[in-house]
Amino acid sequence: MDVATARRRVLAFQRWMRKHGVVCSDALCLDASEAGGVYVRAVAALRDGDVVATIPRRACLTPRTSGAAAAIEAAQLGGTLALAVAVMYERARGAASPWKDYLRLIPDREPVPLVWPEDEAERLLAGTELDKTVKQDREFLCEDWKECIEPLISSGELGVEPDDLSLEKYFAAKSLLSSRSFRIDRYHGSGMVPLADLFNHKTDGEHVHFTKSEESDSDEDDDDDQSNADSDQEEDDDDQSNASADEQLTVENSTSKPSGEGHKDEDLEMIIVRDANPGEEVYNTYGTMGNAALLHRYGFTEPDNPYDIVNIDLTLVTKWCSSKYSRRYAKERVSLWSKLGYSGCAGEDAADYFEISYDGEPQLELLILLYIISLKPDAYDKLVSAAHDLMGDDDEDDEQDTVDSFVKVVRVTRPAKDSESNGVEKLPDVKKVLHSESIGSALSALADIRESLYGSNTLEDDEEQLQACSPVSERNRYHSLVLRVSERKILGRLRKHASGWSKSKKRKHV
Ligand SMILES: C[S@@+](CC[C@H](N)C(=O)[O-])C[C@H]1O[C@@H](n2cnc3c(N)ncnc32)[C@H](O)[C@@H]1O
Repeated sequence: MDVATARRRVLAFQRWMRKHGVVCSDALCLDASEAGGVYVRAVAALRDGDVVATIPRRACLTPRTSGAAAAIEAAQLGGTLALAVAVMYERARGAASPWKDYLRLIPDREPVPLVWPEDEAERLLAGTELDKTVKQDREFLCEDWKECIEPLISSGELGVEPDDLSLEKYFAAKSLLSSRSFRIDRYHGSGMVPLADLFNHKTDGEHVHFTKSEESDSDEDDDDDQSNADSDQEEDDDDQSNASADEQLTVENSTSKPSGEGHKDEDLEMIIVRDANPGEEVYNTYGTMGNAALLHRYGFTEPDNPYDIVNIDLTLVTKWCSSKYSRRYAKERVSLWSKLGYSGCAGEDAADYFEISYDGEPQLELLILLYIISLKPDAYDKLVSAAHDLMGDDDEDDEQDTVDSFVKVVRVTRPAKDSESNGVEKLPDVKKVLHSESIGSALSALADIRESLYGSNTLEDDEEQLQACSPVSERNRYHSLVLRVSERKILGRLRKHASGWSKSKKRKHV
């Protein structure tokens, strides 16, 4: 959309807001950016606590308020699948839709990898944290579409053309939901909240929060809200409102009764939480997310995002260990680690993985696994014999629990260095034991294997390409390069840490 068209549409949307009781403060200006999107700017000073927008629930596009409500209910659709049908239906109604000026203002789809050409997504995301995820999304959503939307098309109940509910349009609707929908309340579920979804995101720098009106005060029904979303693979996770503080963003509905009798229709509100000066863009936050999550759900990334991480799969560790020792060796060591109560993070497909933080710090459980892998046979045998007495809870989430249990492992496996292991009680002591030369070189090897998944381009190649890439005209390529570069830099920091451990040991020996 060019800037002039976007500005015309903003004007039409402002008339629409007045007609539907949506109030936007005079201190805010809705404008079109050169990149084609809409954003919100302050034209007067905004101060903490100012209410800058009120939006009646009835103005939100939800499965309940849409003209498709009866068909959605008859088909027993729930969660974001129901909302996707509502959005596709209202889009198909064109000028006859009560939301036409809102739907004309927002894009048909957000540029998330789900809607990129399949071969492009595969190429650009190869090796990144999104590589498998996006393929899985496509599969799950195709299944959902076949199971729930094809029958709706065949029934003809909605009175729209089959193409209006096509798989492509379903993906497009899902991209809007993942980047723009908010959790409203138990009755409405998730919905599109006009005006609230025009604020762009800034990590740790937001000015507004989406929140409930002051008159609303009973949230108790909201806890078990997933109830009718089972058919939807992504559940209600999709909401933009998952963003910052859930308690602020989950908007109350007093009852689960249908609209009308007994249902309160308090306005939703946008409240200033950080002062903004005239001329400044007014930002919301979609949450504290790394670049993979931002690109996945919102179609953009941020350079130097401190919430970035890289994961190393347990299968990758097993593969490396099998090639260095043997498959049997790897199987035994990993299963002892697991028997002692350790685990990584559980992936969507239940496979374990380990996080490497932005500054290259590996997850403690990975270091412990590498410690067990690098044990000499006699120490390993002692640990096997003592394993029964050392077994911890499977759900040792607390870092101190993990430290405490590892201290016991150290006592069994390093009795000769008893004086040293006696002093091992806190995380820094444990790290001293874990930051050994053998664990360091194992981590470097793992970083190399993880890095090889990106293909033959080096980090420097990627950085050069990123420099020359336009975030506007080559948007998909640009953001996938930011993601690759940030992941590879984390792997670089991991390697740097690991090689430091070897050096300090060597220096000691000299
Ligand atoms: C809730 S909408 C925000 C309003 C949007 N700019 C519009 O034109 O309607 C979310 C979408 O805006 C874009 N967006 C939001 N914050 C951004 C940022 N910091 N950088 C780049 N794009 C951003 C992304 O396309 C995202 O999916």
